[in-house]
Amino acid sequence: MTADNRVYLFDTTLRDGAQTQGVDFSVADKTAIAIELDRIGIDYIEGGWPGANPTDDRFFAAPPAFNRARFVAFGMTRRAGRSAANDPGLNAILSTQARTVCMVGKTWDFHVDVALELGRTEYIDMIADSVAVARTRVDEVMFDAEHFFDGYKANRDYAMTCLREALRAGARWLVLCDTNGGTLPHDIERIVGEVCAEIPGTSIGIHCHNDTENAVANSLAAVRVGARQVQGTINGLGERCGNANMIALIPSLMLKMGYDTGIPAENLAKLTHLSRLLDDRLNLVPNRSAAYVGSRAFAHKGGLHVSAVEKDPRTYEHIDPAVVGNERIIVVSDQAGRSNVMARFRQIGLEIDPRSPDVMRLLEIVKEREANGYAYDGADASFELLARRELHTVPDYFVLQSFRVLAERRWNARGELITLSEATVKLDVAKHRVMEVGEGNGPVNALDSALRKALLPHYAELVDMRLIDFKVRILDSAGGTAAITRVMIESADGHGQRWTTIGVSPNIIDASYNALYDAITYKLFRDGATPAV
Ligand SMILES: CC(=O)SCCNC(=O)CCNC(=O)[C@H](O)C(C)(C)COP(=O)(O)OP(=O)(O)OC[C@H]1O[C@@H](n2cnc3c(N)ncnc32)[C@H](O)[C@@H]1OP(=O)(O)O
Ligand SMILES: CC(=O)C(=O)O
Repeated sequence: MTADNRVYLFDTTLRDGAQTQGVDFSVADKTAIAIELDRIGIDYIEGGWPGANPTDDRFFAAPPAFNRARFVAFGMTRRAGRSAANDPGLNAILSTQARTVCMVGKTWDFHVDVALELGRTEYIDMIADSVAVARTRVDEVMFDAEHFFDGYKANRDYAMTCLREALRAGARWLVLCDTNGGTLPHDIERIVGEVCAEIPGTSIGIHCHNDTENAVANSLAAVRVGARQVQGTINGLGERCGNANMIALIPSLMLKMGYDTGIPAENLAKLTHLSRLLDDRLNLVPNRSAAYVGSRAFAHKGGLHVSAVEKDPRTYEHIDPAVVGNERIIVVSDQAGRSNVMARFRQIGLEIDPRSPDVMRLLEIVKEREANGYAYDGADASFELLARRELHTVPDYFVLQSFRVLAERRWNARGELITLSEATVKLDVAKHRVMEVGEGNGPVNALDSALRKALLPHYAELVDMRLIDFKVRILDSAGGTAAITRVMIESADGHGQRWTTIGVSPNIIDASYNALYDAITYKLFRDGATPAV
């Protein structure tokens, strides 16, 4: 029995999350993620499947020390034709430092017939004696009832008998799995409700897959009718379409439904970091639209929205973004009104009278430029420079006289085909005309390198600046190679700052230069560099 308001969180990022196509955790990844999960206050951390692969074996051989989480080993019931005590697979999961074991077993008769090709009664015996042996070797056994919902619909008696036998053999938790992820919330609610009523007092868990985009909704529905353990993964990683996303589940359980998840309220503010940490580890671009933690989750773009948010953020925000460690963003674009511009000014730290004609003028310029291919909602640094230039508060740090960029493909002396890029820039800085040549693996890289060579002797601030992302988009596809090009450049520096700038032109090199120019100017302005023109 568990306290009625307490929902236990079971994270399976390191096991079911590792079953995501394209995801391949190292031992170091597993360790770093497990430590963060423990820090935030997750109850159970499933580390993987001991005996299944060398990474999991190494991770289980030296797991991190947890402050409060219980470490869980995953595995399946014994193989047919072996005793549980002598099954090598079962032994592998029972012989680690993990004192909790989560054991998967089939509860859909169709699977027993087709996937296992075993007699149904024989398989029920396998569940019972696997759980019973595990119970003598570890502190806590959970039974993951694979395909429980499909099994319950197909053969209710068989699915329920599997549960009862696991319980009788000593399972502390019965976790109902929507393994194929095809069940909808109303069916989850009905079936979990019926199970809870039929075996009252049993600790029931829920494990949902996201094949109909309902894994979170299904998990919440199960909790509503009595499930008290929820399994999920960070960012919804997992086999096929993924598992229930812990990052959405946790705040929904705590803030919307009032459950105690064991996570201290102040730790909710670590969720955004946790979500991005996983993406960083996996070299994935964070989902900007992710609920609660995405960079767009509290971005306000429409003029009507911003006007109201400025009066009270609750008008268009379901929670305060800071509660989950996220932040509000006010976007300026062709969907904006005066309120967007004023709000951005405030964020930038620009004092301006809202009735000033400069505000409407800037808005008109933004709308005009967006009609010509600019997109300021993704290029905050270029917007800030545009605004400051209109208000005459940003200096010119250098003046470009000309640039020339060459791209050459040729055979070198060793008979290899190579492509080289070379850029020459001529610019005025510190009352001198400077000319520099840069080489690069592409024309923009060469241009960037020539600009830095010319500017570094005058602006030491640029030493730690680097380009981290470069995106090109053709805006008028009907024009083919003659179309307008939009270039977005993301830059970073050694202080952990990141900023995005934009350039638009019919010529891709020209558009890139414009974005580079803004990137360099923004860095110098932010660092308070003294103009050396
Ligand atoms: C729903 C889930 O997500 S469960 C977790 C799934 N995750 C994984 O499978 C990842 C880790 N798995 C592995 O590394 C491997 O599959 C291993 C090491 C576990 C097993 O590998 P192999 O021995 O080569 O078997 P293989 O994966 O080909 O097939 C699974 C075997 O287990 C049997 N099996 C499947 N589920 C169960 C079960 N719950 N209990 C007992 N046997 C089972 C299958 O019938 C099959 O038996 P067969 O080889 O006699 O046909
Ligand atoms: C156990 C599990 O991962 C599933 O049934 O989906």
